[in-house]
Amino acid sequence: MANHRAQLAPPSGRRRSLSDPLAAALLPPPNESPEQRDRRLRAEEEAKKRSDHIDRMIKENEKERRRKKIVKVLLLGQSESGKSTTLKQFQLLHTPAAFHAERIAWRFVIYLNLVRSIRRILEAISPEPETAPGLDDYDDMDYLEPAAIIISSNGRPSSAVAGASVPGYDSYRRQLAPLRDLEQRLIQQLSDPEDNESRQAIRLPCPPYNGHGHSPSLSVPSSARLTGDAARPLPRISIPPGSSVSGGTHGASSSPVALSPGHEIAVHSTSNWRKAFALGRNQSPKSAHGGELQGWWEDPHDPVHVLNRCAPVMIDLWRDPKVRQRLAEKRLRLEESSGFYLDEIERVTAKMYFPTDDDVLKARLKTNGVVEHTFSLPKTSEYRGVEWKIYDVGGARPQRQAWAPYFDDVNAIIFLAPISAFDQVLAEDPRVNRLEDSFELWKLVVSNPLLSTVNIILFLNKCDLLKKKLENGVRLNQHMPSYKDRPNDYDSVSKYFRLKFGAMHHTFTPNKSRECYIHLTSVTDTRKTQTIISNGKWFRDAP
Ligand SMILES: Nc1nc2c(ncn2[C@@H]2O[C@H](COP(=O)(O)OP(=O)(O)OP(=O)(O)O)[C@@H](O)[C@H]2O)c(=O)[nH]1
Ligand SMILES: [Mg+2]
Repeated sequence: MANHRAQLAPPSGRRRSLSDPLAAALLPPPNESPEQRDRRLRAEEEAKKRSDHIDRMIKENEKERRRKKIVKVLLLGQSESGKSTTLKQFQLLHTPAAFHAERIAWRFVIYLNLVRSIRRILEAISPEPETAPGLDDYDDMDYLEPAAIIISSNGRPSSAVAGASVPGYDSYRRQLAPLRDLEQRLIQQLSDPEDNESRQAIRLPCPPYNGHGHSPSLSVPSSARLTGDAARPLPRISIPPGSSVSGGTHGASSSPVALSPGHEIAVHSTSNWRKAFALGRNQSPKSAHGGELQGWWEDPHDPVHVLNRCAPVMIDLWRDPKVRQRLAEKRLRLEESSGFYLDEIERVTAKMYFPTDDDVLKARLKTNGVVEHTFSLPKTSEYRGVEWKIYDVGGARPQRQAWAPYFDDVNAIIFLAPISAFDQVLAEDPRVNRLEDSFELWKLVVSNPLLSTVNIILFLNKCDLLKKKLENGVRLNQHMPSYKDRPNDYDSVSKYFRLKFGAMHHTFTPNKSRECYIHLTSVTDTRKTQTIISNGKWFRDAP
């Protein structure tokens, strides 16, 4: 650029070759007067000044571009390992205003989580045989709430244990019947929010997955490897379809939940979904005019009214010792999935309920595809100027084929292994133990040659649940015989997992000098997680 401009404004008097047509065109006119010559020289000087200024700006921009690093972080791990929750922690830490502005958008997701937990309890206490499926029925059951499937000591999913009806079942079922319709409405609203793009909500068939008991390989398809972003699938968020309700057992409905199992409801990108609900689907006249907080509680059709009316019965159901006993017999631990809100029914179903940060962190919405989140660190940060791109992927098996296209263009991977899940099986394949699946995935990631120079950070997650589980007497060696007769306390077990995952990295990494940063985490714990995120050495060292 600089050379080209200098040619356009040459110092006068320099000899030029007349064979060069450009030089010939720039020659002063043959009978130029002294005034014309002065004007021409002044114009040439001005042009050179402008040209030099542009050159300086180009150089500055180039310097700035080089200074401004883009760090790409990929969140990996099986479904329900805590990837989206970790992304939420990044958002809360670095873009708190945006996170807070979006909190209201999570209201319907939280309602749906609560309603589904109630439905799972009703199914568990029901005497009907279809609520106690056998192992063979699991082939097509990716719609089950995943963490609900616990392996009992006889090796069968515990929810397969049948039982007689719990006293009061009929009354609970009758009084909570409005929640069935509400569940359908919530799913319909979440999959069809009132904004243009989300109107395109579509029903996606699950991509084929043909393996039982084996993880698919994480190789990059050749088409994807070549083309970078263009080969990446569109980001989507999916709402796991309902089980018996969505299977259509409660009559025909135009709702998208009336899908056969194995199909997912998807809406375009998180931002559209959040935007649609942040605006409020049911605004009261007051909010529409005054720009005040939406007064959804004034809208008689808002879901909060059904929930509010059913709240006392929901509380009774959850507190009923007979119900708790049945859940224990079936080893259904709702607190390990979306059951968190069961302890908060009164607050969550209040008419003016506004989700807290914690509620949003614990809200469960399955990710389908890959969601990208970009943020720059604040000017005061020592990492100012660094732009972070975090990719949150769907972790269920049919989703994993979407990971590989991101491998050749990433700086760091945060891999989440939920170590509390040693007695659980995958929702998408109940023949596979969740911990085994995490080991398998970890091995595939750390051994992948495309990732050999990528920083690897391992979050051994759900330590809070692990602690509780061990304290409740669940023994690791019953599910993982290699643990032998080591002590079954939290310190020993967590240390064992740390060593085991660390040793696997050491054995399988193609880059023996790579350091692997391992953290024991509970990513729903904001204080601890944010300390790890901001102090992590891996964060400073990101290439
Ligand atoms: N108690 C507890 N719950 C957690 C922890 N990490 C995640 N969860 C909860 O587990 C559920 C699943 O977490 P997500 O972050 O949605 O899981 P994910 O890995 O994104 O799952 P997919 O999107 O299906 O791949 C959510 O309800 C979280 O609140 C944890 O450390 N402790
Ligand atoms: Mg997710």
